[in-house]
Amino acid sequence: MIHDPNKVYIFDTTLRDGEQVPGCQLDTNQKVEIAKSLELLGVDVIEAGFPVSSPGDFNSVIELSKAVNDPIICALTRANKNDIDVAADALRYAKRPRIHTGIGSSDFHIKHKFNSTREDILARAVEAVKYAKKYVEDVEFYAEDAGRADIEFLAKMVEAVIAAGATVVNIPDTNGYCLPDQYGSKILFLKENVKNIDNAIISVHCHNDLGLATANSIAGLQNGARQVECTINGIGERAGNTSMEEVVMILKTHKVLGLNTSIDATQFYDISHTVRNQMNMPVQPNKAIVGANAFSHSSGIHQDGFLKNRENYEIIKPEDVGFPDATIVLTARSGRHALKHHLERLGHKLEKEHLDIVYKQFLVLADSKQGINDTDLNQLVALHLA
Ligand SMILES: CC(=O)SCCNC(=O)CCNC(=O)[C@H](O)C(C)(C)COP(=O)(O)OP(=O)(O)OC[C@H]1O[C@@H](n2cnc3c(N)ncnc32)[C@H](O)[C@@H]1OP(=O)(O)O
Ligand SMILES: CC(C)C(=O)C(=O)O
Repeated sequence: MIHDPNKVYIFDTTLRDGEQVPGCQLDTNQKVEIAKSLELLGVDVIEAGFPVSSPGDFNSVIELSKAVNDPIICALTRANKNDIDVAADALRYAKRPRIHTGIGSSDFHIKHKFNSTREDILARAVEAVKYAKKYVEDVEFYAEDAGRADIEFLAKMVEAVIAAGATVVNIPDTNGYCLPDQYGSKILFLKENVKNIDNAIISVHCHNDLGLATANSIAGLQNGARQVECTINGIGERAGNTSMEEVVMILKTHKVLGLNTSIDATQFYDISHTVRNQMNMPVQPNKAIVGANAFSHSSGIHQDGFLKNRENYEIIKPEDVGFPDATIVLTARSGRHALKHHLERLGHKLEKEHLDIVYKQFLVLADSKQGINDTDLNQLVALHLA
């Protein structure tokens, strides 16, 4: 395998981990529509579902496989033969199929989920990879709960599954437990201590239980991972997954990291809205990159600075992520510069002394309601001139 060492593969799991969110379930047509948008966006891998889980999910993986050409289509399984048989069947039309199999790697999961031993789990992991290899060349292995796993055992497991043929090794922080330096160190340890590690791509799959999913994913990439598993809008089990738009824009903004993706970021705004509409899953206004307020300036000092030079308060251009434009929202925290800007936009050019008077009246009004609109502004000017 020859890889550009600086390329980060984007593995989208909106249709698998994202779709696990209560209320976000999609039918096959909706999944195909989102998958086509993901293909246009430029993702490298689409995790299409967990085929053994239901007839609907099985069918969706079949239809996605037919509808999508470029990205790898990936299906999730547990480490057992039946799940793998069913996944391989669902992937039969995929141009580039991948089976994603795995098992718990932390002592907690080994004891309390599987009532088993490290030796047995290791054997099941290797067996699952070898079995999946009978169907497809591209097999990804996930070491569930790797964030809490003993690092020596994790390294042993990773080495064994690569020897068994895994092309990608996924090191999930399933419970969103790690701090960024802990997670980064884990990836570095594997990079430095697993002797066959260069035969596979290391993947990061982080959950957001402590709000660290994106930070942990970036730490993983800084320490040698080259695939990031993420979702549009950061949706996913419990507090969600790493948000694709955040990771991509961090890599674009911090060129010093020297990492690139094949994503067309100008499509983020549209695809974010497609996903929120199809899944009935609102996005909080302060969500980075795609939230309604991500490019909205609402306090006087910021608004003044922004009007003097956008870059005082804008590290990403809205058009770079397809956002319609930045906005200056008038509130009781706005100053004269912002008010003047909006009055001039409406055709009211006021001398300083008039502006000062209108500003005082504006503040009284703004203290009494949550937002000032164009009608309010026109009335303020009309009252002043009357
Ligand atoms: C880390 C992740 O796997 S994230 C993906 C999570 N997604 C999902 O769970 C959605 C799809 N899941 C489902 O539809 C169902 O849970 C199914 C079809 C997979 C299984 O359903 P059921 O057979 O009724 O089992 P149930 O879900 O209640 O329990 C899970 C079983 O799988 C076992 N299991 C869990 N993970 C794994 C694994 N990676 N490898 C092997 N076995 C596993 C559990 O130990 C348990 O087995 P047990 O019955 O011997 O105790
Ligand atoms: C299936 C795996 C990758 C997962 O979703 C997790 O560990 O969170």
